[in-house]
Amino acid sequence: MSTNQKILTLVMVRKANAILLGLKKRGFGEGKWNGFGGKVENDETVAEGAIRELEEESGLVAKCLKKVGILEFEFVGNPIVLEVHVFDVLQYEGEPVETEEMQPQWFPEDSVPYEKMWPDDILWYPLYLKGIKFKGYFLYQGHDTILKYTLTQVDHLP
Ligand SMILES: CNc1ncnc2c1ncn2[C@@H]1O[C@H](COP(=O)(O)OP(=O)(O)OP(=O)(O)O)[C@@H](O)[C@H]1O
Repeated sequence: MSTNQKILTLVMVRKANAILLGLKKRGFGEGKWNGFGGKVENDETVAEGAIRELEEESGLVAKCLKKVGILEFEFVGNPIVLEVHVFDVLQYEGEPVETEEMQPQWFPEDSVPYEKMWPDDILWYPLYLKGIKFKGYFLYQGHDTILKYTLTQVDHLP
């Protein structure tokens, strides 16, 4: 792993035609709706990091996770590459609670608040919602503009 690469998780929770998003109350992506997640620590696997962040940010305890995508993000003028591992939670325990970092809310799948989310989300959520695995790369200028991107369906993920 290059020292300029940061590994992050993004955990998606669904129930009958609804998706759980959290309004990020602080830090990176503040004010945006997103799945749950954050940086993977040195002493944990990516999946362990996903489970930990989901519980810290939503109160839910994931019992079964499946990796559904990998997204790479670069920001013009910043040498750090974010590698975001996206997981679908197939089984969980608990009810969503507001935490210091996130205010969770269920959204019907046909009214995802894309205008208040990262601009890449509207591009890959349709694949995710159809159950298609994906890989993507996005070059951002600031936090609102995607200068270029690639997005492909894949059969397998590492
Ligand atoms: C650029 N386009 C993007 N589109 C969609 N999602 C994005 C994203 N860029 C980052 N993300 C996600 O945003 C969270 C940040 O987490 P972030 O707050 O930095 O992590 P963590 O909780 O470890 O931080 P602190 O402990 O507060 O430092 C984390 O889920 C990460 O996957």
